[in-house]
Amino acid sequence: MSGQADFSTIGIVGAGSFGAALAVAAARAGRKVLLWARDEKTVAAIAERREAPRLPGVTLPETIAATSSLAALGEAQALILALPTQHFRSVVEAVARAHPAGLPAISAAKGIEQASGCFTTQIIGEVWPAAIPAILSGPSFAADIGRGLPTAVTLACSDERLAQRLAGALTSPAFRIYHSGDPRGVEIGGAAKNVLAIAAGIAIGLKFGESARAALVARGFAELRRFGEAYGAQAETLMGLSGLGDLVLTCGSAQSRNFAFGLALGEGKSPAEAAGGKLAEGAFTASILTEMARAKEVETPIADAVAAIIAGEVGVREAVAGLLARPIRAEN
Ligand SMILES: NC(=O)C1=CN([C@@H]2O[C@H](COP(=O)(O)OP(=O)(O)OC[C@H]3O[C@@H](n4cnc5c(N)ncnc54)[C@H](O)[C@@H]3O)[C@@H](O)[C@H]2O)C=CC1
Ligand SMILES: O=C(CO)COP(=O)(O)O
Repeated sequence: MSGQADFSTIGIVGAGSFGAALAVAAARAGRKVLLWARDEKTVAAIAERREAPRLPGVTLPETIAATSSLAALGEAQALILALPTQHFRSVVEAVARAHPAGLPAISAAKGIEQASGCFTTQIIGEVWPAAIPAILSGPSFAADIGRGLPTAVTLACSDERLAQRLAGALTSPAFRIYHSGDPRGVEIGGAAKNVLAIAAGIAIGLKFGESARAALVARGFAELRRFGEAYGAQAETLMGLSGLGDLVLTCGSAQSRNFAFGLALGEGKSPAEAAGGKLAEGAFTASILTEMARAKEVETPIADAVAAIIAGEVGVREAVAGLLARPIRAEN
């Protein structure tokens, strides 16, 4: 299936901000790109204006063709799945029906499915057994990729040789893709950092200052590492781009939707107001991540506080007071 493929044609499922940015990156790497959008308006905007509505100001090269037909992705030698995690399963089920023979399928989503506790490569394995699951993650705002700013991410697959070939096919001078044989570690880094970025946003919204933000990054990373290791991640993966790297980016910038969501909570908005119609993946991952942490007796106090705030169980100030009242213990 992928043994001889040169990955000259890449299919991207999801034409939101990240799908569109990855389409541009793949086109810059010399690939022909088939970009699937679920609505015709997006397909028409790309065909007529060469612009994806969720990635304004970035011209999509002519080597990107938009389609609303999953069957039209048949020419692709690998797919990238750039979808919201909570809708990932239903879309991949439809992809699997259209392409029963399977392909390398690279998830670009950063979250854990609430209903099942599945990571996205597990979802691919369940609903599309003929596909080869892989994951792409790391510090990379869609807008930065679109503008051609230097960005580095990791592409992981349990067949690391395949990860290396896929990374090679998609890399271009400003979009550097490292490869890894630890997909679980890479996907845990991406999912967990979103929850922690909400906490950093809350601290800044409460005007706690930069020292508090740095403390949250460091103590948040300790949670991410404990959780990751309990769920099979390699420690060095979590120290890399899709763990520490993405945590630093997302906790440090209001360009992050997760951070911005937390900021609005810290400023006193309700969870519904704070979301503002934008996708903050951590808001959906927080509760399942803390449930999974408890199941393995892993302590995640920061993520617990985020989950409780989103569930409306505590106010932001009460949650922070709870964190500050925790007994001082050894750092590690
Ligand atoms: N935007 C960014 O800078 C980055 C995003 N990501 C990840 O990529 C994934 C997708 O995020 P974005 O493209 O940013 O989101 P977005 O909100 O810009 O777009 C989501 C896309 O998924 C599509 N979609 C397909 N089926 C859907 C369904 N049933 N319900 C809702 N939407 C459906 C929507 O039409 C839309 O095109 C997320 O997991 C996110 O964490 C990862 C790195 C960077
Ligand atoms: O994952 C991202 C950057 O690496 C994008 O972050 P947000 O989803 O918080 O905007």
